[in-house]
Amino acid sequence: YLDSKKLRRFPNASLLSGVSDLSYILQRYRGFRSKEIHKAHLQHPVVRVGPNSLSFSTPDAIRAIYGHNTPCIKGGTYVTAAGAHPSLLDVVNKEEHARKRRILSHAFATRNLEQWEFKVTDKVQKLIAQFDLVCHENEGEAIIDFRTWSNLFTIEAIADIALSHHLGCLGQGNDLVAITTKDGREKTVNYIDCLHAGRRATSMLIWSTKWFSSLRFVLKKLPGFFQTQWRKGQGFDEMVHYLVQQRLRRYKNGEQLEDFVGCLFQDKHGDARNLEIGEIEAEVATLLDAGSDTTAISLTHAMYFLLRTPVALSRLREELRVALDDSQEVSKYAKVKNLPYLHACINESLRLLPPVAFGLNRMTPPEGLMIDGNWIPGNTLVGVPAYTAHRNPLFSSSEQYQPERWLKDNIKETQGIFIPFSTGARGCIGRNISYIEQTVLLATLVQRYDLSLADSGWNLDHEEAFNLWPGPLPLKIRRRENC
Ligand code: HEM
Repeated sequence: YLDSKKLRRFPNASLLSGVSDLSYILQRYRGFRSKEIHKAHLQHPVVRVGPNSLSFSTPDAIRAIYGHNTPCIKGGTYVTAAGAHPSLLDVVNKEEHARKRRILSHAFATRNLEQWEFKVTDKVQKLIAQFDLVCHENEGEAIIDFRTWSNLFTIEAIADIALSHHLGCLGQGNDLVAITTKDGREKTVNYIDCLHAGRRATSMLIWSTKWFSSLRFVLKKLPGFFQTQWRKGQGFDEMVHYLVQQRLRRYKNGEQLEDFVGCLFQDKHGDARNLEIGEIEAEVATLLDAGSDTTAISLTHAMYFLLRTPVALSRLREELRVALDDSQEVSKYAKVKNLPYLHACINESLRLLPPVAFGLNRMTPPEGLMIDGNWIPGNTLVGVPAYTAHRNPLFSSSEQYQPERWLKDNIKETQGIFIPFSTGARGCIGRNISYIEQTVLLATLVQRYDLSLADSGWNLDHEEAFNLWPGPLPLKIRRRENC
């Protein structure tokens, strides 16, 4: 009955939304939270998703909440998640964020990006070597799980781009990484499994921002699901610590390596930055997480939609046939970076199933803010789910996979509501790297193999933690003639 902010005027997304964050937690347990919230948005432009939390859906709301001049700051889950050393992704303070972003922006600057291409090419080569091998061992045609292989590809790529480290996962065909722990023990860590385990457990409880720390404290001590997941998750932190130590050793030995972490050690004049090791580890953890998981998801979705839409696949193949040279084993980025249909296919799957689908929460300024014609009091959590923004009526037949829509002249109208990488000052810094990985890999695979779903009626399962994780995607692959 206490509703000093008058949020009761907005309809609840579910029965409990007005009184408890439990509703958000229950939606997380059911698997695909953003889809449930979207159902509520089909009736209402603004819905209440928690006692102090509103979900918006319109282009005006995107501008007000995430735009370059927004007075909103990251709130809710970010504040709860940020430890002693928040990373670029979860830091809340605007000045602190600007300082961190300046440090990394040189490495991510568009003009420097193509210097990472050779690292991507190397990983594509390793992936196709494995695909060729399984085809060869299976009389020409093999079944592979593309979800797993695309993730092995992205973890290898980001470990090299960020730290000049060769994980060897593509060669092994699994995500095992050998490390030495702080106390000198040799062990192996499952990169993807450990990352997902930690994120899975945290994403189930973090919506209860008030109770999260106490719940975590208790559940870590009790044998059961949460304890197991968080223990596994620790493996990821141990791996990050080990990889940073390895990279630091090479830096101290005077090796000149071109990678992202180099920017954290010294500035462009070669002067040491002397950042605390905790801050370096936090940035590396974010790069190894955000820089691998999302791109693997996007690749899986792009492949899934292409194989379910044979007309799109043939049109893409024709575009590649004209643009590419058959003698190149791995497509050159210069040849694929401006291919309109290839980009349209990627963007269309990012639209339908954005890897980060939920409303990224922001806190309104203490004095309050006008959002989409509604006065919202200060310190209220607000967000726009990409899943809903991407189903705006400006996208006609929005549930259909239609890459052609991205080739039309009126595409500018929809630019403001296409937010897979978010937007504004807190938008994704790795977007262009991700496009390099995605365009080069997809072009190479479509050019080199005949690809089809192993089961033509296959439906991808999803689990939405922070990212929207797809389940397995079994594909039939066969080398194409002359490739
Ligand atoms: C398809 C691929 C990707 C998608 C869909 C994606 C999506 C996003 C989104 C939605 C955000 C905003 C997060 C928030 O506000 O909480 C973000 C931020 C970020 N992303 Fe990505 N991302 C992708 C690839 C990458 C890659 C490849 C990297 C690193 C190499 C990366 C690094 C980051 C970082 C460091 C931030 C925080 C930026 C800041 O706050 O200044 N991302 N990304």
